[in-house]
Amino acid sequence: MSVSIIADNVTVDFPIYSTPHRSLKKSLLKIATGGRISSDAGGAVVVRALDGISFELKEGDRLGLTGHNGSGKSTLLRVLAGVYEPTGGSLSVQGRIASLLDISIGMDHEASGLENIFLRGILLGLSKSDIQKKTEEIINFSGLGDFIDLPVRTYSSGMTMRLAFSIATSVEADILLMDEWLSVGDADFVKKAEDRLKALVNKTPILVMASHSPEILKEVCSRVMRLEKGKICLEGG
Ligand SMILES: Nc1ncnc2c1ncn2[C@@H]1O[C@H](COP(=O)(O)OP(=O)(O)OP(=O)(O)O)[C@@H](O)[C@H]1O
Repeated sequence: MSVSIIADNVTVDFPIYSTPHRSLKKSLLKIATGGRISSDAGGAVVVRALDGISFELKEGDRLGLTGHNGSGKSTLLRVLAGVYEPTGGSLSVQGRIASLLDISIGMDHEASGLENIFLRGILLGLSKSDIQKKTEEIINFSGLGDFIDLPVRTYSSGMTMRLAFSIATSVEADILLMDEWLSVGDADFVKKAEDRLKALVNKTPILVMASHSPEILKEVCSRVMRLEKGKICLEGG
């Protein structure tokens, strides 16, 4: 089966409970960023984070998402990752997804680095034998040495990110989702992480990446979509 994403009129509404709509309304006029705030039939406040998004991606496509804070980039990535269901429209995703969104979520800080490789591996959909095959390479890449047997709570934040990055980028997939180009660790690690990420991106058939950097979008993406208040406001190659 070929790898593809077809989004047809995808809409995502977040109902916000226990918010006084009346008092909100007055301040809304001043809002320059974020999704559109309205109310549903019952009068509850609703944020429309995505509003009728349609596009198609096939093998070889590298889509960059850009737009102001709150324009809907992360929501779109999360919909593609299956974290959110569209509340309107339809989405068809063919292919295995690797999500580099929130790479350290799910890390157990009481467990050792090694145990976390297994835990995260399982969460990323790998089998036990797949994880075993990758473990040594992940440990070597992370550069954590003997720390790999200590609990993650004893790591510095940079060490934790090294481990999370090494695990997340060890997964091969058909579709790669990224919220900003990942850059982690100290100067030495940043360089080798950059090379690893580029290699992963190059071998993955479809990339969808959000970024605020025009330089990165130009370098990495073949197509850029600008979002504004949850809608596509500009598209270009
Ligand atoms: N869980 C949520 N509950 C309610 N509203 C949400 C939720 N997540 C996002 N939103 C709203 O959806 C809109 C789009 O948010 P989103 O995080 O997708 O923007 P973004 O383009 O990724 O922004 P940024 O550049 O700041 O990361 C915003 O108005 C935000 O307030």
